[in-house]
Amino acid sequence: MPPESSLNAEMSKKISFFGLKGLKLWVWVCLVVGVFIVMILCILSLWITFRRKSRRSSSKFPFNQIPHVSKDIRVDRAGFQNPHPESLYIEMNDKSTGKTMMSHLGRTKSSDNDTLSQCSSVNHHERACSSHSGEEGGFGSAGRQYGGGPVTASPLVGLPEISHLGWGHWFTLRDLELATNRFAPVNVLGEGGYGVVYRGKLVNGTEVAVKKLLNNLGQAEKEFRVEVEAIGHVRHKNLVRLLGYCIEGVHRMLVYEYVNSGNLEQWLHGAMRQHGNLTWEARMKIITGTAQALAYLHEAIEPKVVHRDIKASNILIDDEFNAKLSDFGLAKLLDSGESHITTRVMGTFGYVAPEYANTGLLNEKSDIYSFGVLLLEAITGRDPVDYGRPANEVNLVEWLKMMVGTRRAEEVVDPRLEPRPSKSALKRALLVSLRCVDPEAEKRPRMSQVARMLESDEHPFHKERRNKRSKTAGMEIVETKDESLGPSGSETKP
Ligand SMILES: Nc1ncnc2c1ncn2[C@@H]1O[C@H](COP(=O)(O)OP(=O)(O)OP(=O)(O)O)[C@@H](O)[C@H]1O
Repeated sequence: MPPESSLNAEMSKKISFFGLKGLKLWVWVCLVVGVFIVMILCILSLWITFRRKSRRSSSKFPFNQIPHVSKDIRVDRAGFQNPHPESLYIEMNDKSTGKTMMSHLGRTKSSDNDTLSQCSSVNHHERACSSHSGEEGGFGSAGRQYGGGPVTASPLVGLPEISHLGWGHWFTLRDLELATNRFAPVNVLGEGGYGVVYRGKLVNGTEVAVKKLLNNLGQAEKEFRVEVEAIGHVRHKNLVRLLGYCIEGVHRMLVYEYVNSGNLEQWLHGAMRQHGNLTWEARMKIITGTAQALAYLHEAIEPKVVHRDIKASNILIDDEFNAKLSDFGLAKLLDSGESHITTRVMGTFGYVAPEYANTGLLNEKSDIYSFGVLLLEAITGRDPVDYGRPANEVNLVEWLKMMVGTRRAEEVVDPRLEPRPSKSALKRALLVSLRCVDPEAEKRPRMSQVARMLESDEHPFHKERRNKRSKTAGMEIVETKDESLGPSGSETKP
């Protein structure tokens, strides 16, 4: 018999298997091959699904798991060169004219009716934001009163890549090179301790400020994390908004909303003075906005955020003289009631609270001290420390105490201020600032109290019960029992 016909005969034999009787051998072979193929396909599809899932979850790392990429961050100075100087962003450098600026100077637009947008903290990593008009639990009036401004259209609309941190926007280096014209020197807004800040425009037309962090022994990485943790998830009309970030190779960048009218330091002592003097109303609007931002950071979110570097150059100003607190690179996140002892005191000379400078004890009271110095700076137009002045005037706080103590309070007002503030407005501002710079940290008021005192049109203490009077160094101190002023509630009468 030829081999083919013997094979055919074999294949046609009927075989019983697994209780199935009478199936020919070739049918069995087909069945086995079919089952085998189906199994392979199932395994393959399971593997593909698993890979997709694990890729998705690994890209959603929380903040504390931002990948540790090399700490050796070198700044690509070559990227700073602009190969096409003729193609600079003309519209970006088109600063508001002096005339436009001046027209805003006296404005005191009230923000009282703003819809409040409150970001309540869920935990360290998730701060949920919601828009509301009144009620919310947890932090009482501070949260409501000092909540954020109206929710506006997202500046990120029309951009391709969403954040891998579950917040903000993950920009590529290319996006930011395009936005800043390859980090052109003409777009440099300024240089701080941790990096260079560039002005830029995203593809969707949103103006941004891009902070390119420098490599200073891992500090860039640290600053990057701290800023992202401190303000990545929070929203307040007086906090500069962090829109996103770029982590690419050795590059670390932070992308903020662009704030278009410089900072308080430039208005009081620097380049913005050419646009005119800030009026008293503009100064108080900026200061009150800063107080509201701090009240929010200290009292409305959990963990609270201690900024640690409150100073005039970190108060950005928009064209309506709204303050936008910025630069959270030194910020510290603390649980409520928690203080922190640090061995390295950070901050800026002249603004640092004495107990923090002397012992390293850090809590929100150190921000309140720095805020007091800032307020004195706005009232007097003087630097916190100015070696160009006579010895007894070098330190602003000491000089001011001396002036108030010798009943010369009205002489401390910035001589460039025209018109001068009313007596009661000056008195209120001086009183608030002196309470904030109280050498005893626990006597300083809370930021929500400070904001309320600055906001009130009437003298804040008229309605208070006065029960004790004493005279100190030419100033009449009236101690009060007003709970809202805290245990140290006291009025200073210049
Ligand atoms: N979002 C922004 N919009 C507009 N300008 C900004 C923005 N962020 C920062 N700037 C400007 O960039 C410059 C550098 O800011 P940065 O916060 O890095 O440093 P600094 O506050 O000047 O110094 P330091 O490192 O001592 O805090 C400042 O002039 C600041 O006004």
